[in-house]
Amino acid sequence: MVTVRAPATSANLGSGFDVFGAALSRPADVVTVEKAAETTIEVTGVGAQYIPEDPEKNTVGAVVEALDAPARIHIDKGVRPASGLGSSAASAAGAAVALNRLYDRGRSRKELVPIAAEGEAVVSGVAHADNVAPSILGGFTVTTAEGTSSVDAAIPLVVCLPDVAVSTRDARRVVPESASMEDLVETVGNAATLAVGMCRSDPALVGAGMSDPVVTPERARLITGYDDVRERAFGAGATGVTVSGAGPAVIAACRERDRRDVAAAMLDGFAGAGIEARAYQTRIGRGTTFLDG
Ligand SMILES: Nc1ncnc2c1ncn2[C@@H]1O[C@H](COP(=O)(O)OP(=O)(O)O)[C@@H](O)[C@H]1O
Ligand SMILES: N[C@@H](CCOP(=O)(O)O)C(=O)O
Repeated sequence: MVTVRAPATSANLGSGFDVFGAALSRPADVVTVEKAAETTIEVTGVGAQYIPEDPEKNTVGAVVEALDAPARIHIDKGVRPASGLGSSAASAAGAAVALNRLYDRGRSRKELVPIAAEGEAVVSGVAHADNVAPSILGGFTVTTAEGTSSVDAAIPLVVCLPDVAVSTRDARRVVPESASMEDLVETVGNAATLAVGMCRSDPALVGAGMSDPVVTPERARLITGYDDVRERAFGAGATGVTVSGAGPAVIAACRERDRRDVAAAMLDGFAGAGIEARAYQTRIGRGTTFLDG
């Protein structure tokens, strides 16, 4: 039996649509796998009632197929589904790392990224790897068709998750099909600023690069209260605020000393819109870890 802790992640970070990702120190899924003749999946924890246990429909089923590793699988969800915090990816990432060890498949962590991404295709229609990469590797990740680069970064974060669901599949439908040269230049500048900020563990630079003029404004419209949450977070000291993944979670970068105030301000913003929310005071963290030695 192998048990792992697979972290939530935040993809895009504004300027890095389908490319940037960050592992969060909390929350996380816990995935346990045991060899079996046929694959069975049991799901418990946050939002378990909304998650299919049929291997054809659960993200971990595609991972089992890709690694040819049938197993009895238990997923204890700490990451709520349809959150924008890489919930479906956390389970797939955890399953990939755990099954690789259980069956001694010998794949490197980087080789497991595209395998876990197959699970994302099951739920969102696209095998985007910007969530599974940080959930497997940890840190800040840059994922392209050529592979993933990662760097550890010490950046305090707040993610505020309103009590509404947005499916990634639906939120991908509002992404514009094209962008102007002006928007391209702005996005490249922001993305480069953010990447330098990650390499220097500088919350001011990371925050300055956390916006984009193309995708985020469209996604923000799907999140009631977004503008107020953003404004209040900046008022409390956030250095940058954007939609986490496809939403509805909103993510803020900040300095350690401001994190508690930023979390309270974001909760106030959602409360002002009549929406209950939960704030996680978190930071960029490690990738999937083994819990059983
Ligand atoms: N292991 C899993 N964990 C979470 N969601 C899953 C899993 N397997 C399938 N799903 C489905 O994926 C959808 C949530 O994924 P998605 O919309 O990408 O949200 P998130 O941003 O939280 O990953 C839900 O419809 C859920 O039922
Ligand atoms: N790049 C994807 C990321 C989706 O992240 P999720 O946490 O909402 O699943 C996108 O923006 O569609």
